[in-house]
Amino acid sequence: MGLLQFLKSQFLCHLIMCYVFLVSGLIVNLIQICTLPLWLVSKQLARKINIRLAYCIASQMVAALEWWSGTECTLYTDPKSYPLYGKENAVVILNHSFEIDFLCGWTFCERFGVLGSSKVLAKKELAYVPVIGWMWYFLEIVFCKRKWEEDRTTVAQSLQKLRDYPENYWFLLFCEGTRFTPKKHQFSMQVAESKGLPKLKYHLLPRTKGFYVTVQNLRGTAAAIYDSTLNFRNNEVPTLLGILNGKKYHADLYVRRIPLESVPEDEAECAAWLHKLYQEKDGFQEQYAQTGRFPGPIVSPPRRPWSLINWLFWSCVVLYPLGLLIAQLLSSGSVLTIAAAVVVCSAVSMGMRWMIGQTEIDKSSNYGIKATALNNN
Ligand SMILES: CCCCC/C=C\C/C=C\CCCCCCCC(=O)SCCNC(=O)CCNC(=O)[C@H](O)C(C)(C)COP(=O)(O)OP(=O)(O)OC[C@H]1O[C@@H](n2cnc3c(N)ncnc32)[C@H](O)[C@@H]1OP(=O)(O)O
Ligand SMILES: CCCCCCCCCCCCCCCCCC(=O)OC[C@@H](O)COP(=O)(O)O
Repeated sequence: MGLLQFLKSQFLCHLIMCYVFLVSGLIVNLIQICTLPLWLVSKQLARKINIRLAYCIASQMVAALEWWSGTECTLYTDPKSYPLYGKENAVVILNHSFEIDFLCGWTFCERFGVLGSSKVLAKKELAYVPVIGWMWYFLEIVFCKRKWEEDRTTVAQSLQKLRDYPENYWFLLFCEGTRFTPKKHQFSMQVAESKGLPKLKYHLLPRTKGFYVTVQNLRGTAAAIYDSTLNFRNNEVPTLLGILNGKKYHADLYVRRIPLESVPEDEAECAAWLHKLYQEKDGFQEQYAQTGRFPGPIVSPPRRPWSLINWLFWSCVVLYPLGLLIAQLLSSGSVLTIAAAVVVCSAVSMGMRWMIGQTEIDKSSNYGIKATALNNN
């Protein structure tokens, strides 16, 4: 292990990274609150400012993936579709099997210049996660309770608000609704069987209602569906803690651009269309398992320096006062103050560990497991 790799695995480094993320994130959240009055005066300007503020937070995690861990992201796609990426609104459909799939998604958003404005249909619980969840409120992220009786109106209303969004965005939908586990897969395939649908090997049965409502409400606003299938080389099991430890992964993403007009307008036909799409996605994963490749040519966008520059900027902003504080603390010689500082540090690191836990599949909800289908958590 080289010196740099050794440093990357040190808890102190992780503590510093988490401190930078948390403090800069809370500063950004505070600035976001200050933009509230602006929404009344100029909604579009407030949105544009919040896109940039969101970039300040999200791109720190992207920088950790791209620059700290050095993870490589390869894109398989049609070269004719490539020039359109980032230049239009799109609904992205992604498989939900990896703890850092959202982060790989963000990396591609960053490379195509839509990171600040990217959106998702997210479970409501994530709205309460400090920094990221609070930032999403100002980005007009669409939240759902995964209870259709309640979601049918709230999700449609939130989507309608995105129709006049001032910048291009990608709207991410994990149609499986929850992360893949063998147990959830087993239950989901029982549902597939009961509906007479073909079994899927690598995906859960997609939930079609969120997709239908998204397509209906973004018709005329989003130009295309980006059907995206993600996997990692050598059966890697990537985690956020792995990224913090500087572990390098190799992500492969296959994206097909499908014009939105080709999605049927009728609800039942739209559902059947999505089920067929997932059968095709399963085929792509099978091909990847057999050959280590997705179909089509590789057209990889390079990583950009902006996420790193943003990260260095915020590190300077928040580490300088911390340095002064530590120096003052040590020179004060007060055992009580030093003990209080240690308690605060421990509380913060436990809080950060809880946040990282939100990404861990071991801590995944019970959603999609039949016996608890009515009780998501
Ligand atoms: C590559 C580029 C990437 C670009 C990235 C761009 C942007 C990035 C932005 C942000 C990144 C951050 C990411 C954060 C991640 C957070 C993601 C989440 O939170 S995922 C969870 C929330 N989202 C969803 O659930 C979306 C999918 N779900 C739906 O669409 C649902 O329909 C719903 C709208 C949520 C409603 O759900 P509910 O459970 O109430 O109802 P349903 O009617 O859907 O469910 C019953 C229905 O499903 C059938 N079914 C299938 N399997 C099961 C099962 N295992 N158990 C029970 N039922 C199951 C069932 O038969 C019913 O079928 P039917 O509809 O025919 O009646
Ligand atoms: C600069 C780097 C510093 C690193 C510090 C790390 C900070 C921690 C960041 C916390 C990130 C919180 C974002 C949560 C995104 C989680 C996405 C996700 O995968 O959600 C799961 C849901 O889809 C489904 O839930 P389940 O039903 O599977 O349950």
